[in-house]
Amino acid sequence: MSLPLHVESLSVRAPNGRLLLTCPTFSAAPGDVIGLRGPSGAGKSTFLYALAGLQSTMSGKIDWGGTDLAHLGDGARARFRRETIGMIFQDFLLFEELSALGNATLATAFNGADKRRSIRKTAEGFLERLRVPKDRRTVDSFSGGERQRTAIARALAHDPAIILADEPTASLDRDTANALIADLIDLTRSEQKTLIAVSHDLHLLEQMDRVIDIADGRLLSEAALA
Ligand SMILES: Nc1ncnc2c1ncn2[C@@H]1O[C@H](COP(=O)(O)OP(=O)(O)OP(=O)(O)O)[C@@H](O)[C@H]1O
Repeated sequence: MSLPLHVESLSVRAPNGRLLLTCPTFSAAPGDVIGLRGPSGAGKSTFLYALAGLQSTMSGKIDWGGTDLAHLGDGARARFRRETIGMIFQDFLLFEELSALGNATLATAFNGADKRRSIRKTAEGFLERLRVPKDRRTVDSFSGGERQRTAIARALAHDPAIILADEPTASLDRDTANALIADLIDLTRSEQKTLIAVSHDLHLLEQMDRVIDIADGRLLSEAALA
């Protein structure tokens, strides 16, 4: 599945009414790898959460291949997210009492037998490639980087068309980070997915098709990497 993105007249507000982000227009085509960067507090995570349909107070249009997330009810948004979005966010939200494989295959709970098999196979592939410990330990004893890699395998296991990532390389050593960047880009290009990643990692940003700066709650024009 390939889903072009078109955002129009987007405003995101905090529950107290404060305007957090505006975006007059933004588009991404399937196969695009896009970086977002900007100073702390600029609105990068706010934008990613909006693209995932995780902002409750927003107006405008967030159209992924004909589905406008800004105008869907909570249940339909959750279903869309479950089926089509892989989120690699800073708060990994792992289940402490499960193993790496248990966490990475959580999506099997929502799917039938065929899809369950492919989720398990994909999860095992990513856990292996990302060198996550293979023992049956529960993740509460994992290091920060091991937890992050487990969360990445989980985000990708259900083969999402859209990958949204917030500092995906933040707790990884350089080699693991580079391998992850290469995997994400290959996967996105070869399967016509869309990757949008917030990052300060120059190695990651250099390999994106486009890098967008966000400042003071606004998307600025495409940046040239300094
Ligand atoms: N629910 C909320 N209520 C009030 N303010 C909020 C809320 N969520 C975010 N903000 C504010 O919106 C601004 C943008 O936050 P956001 O998390 O998007 O920044 P960011 O660019 O991702 O920053 P960082 O790089 O530090 O993660 C910040 O000033 C933040 O305090």
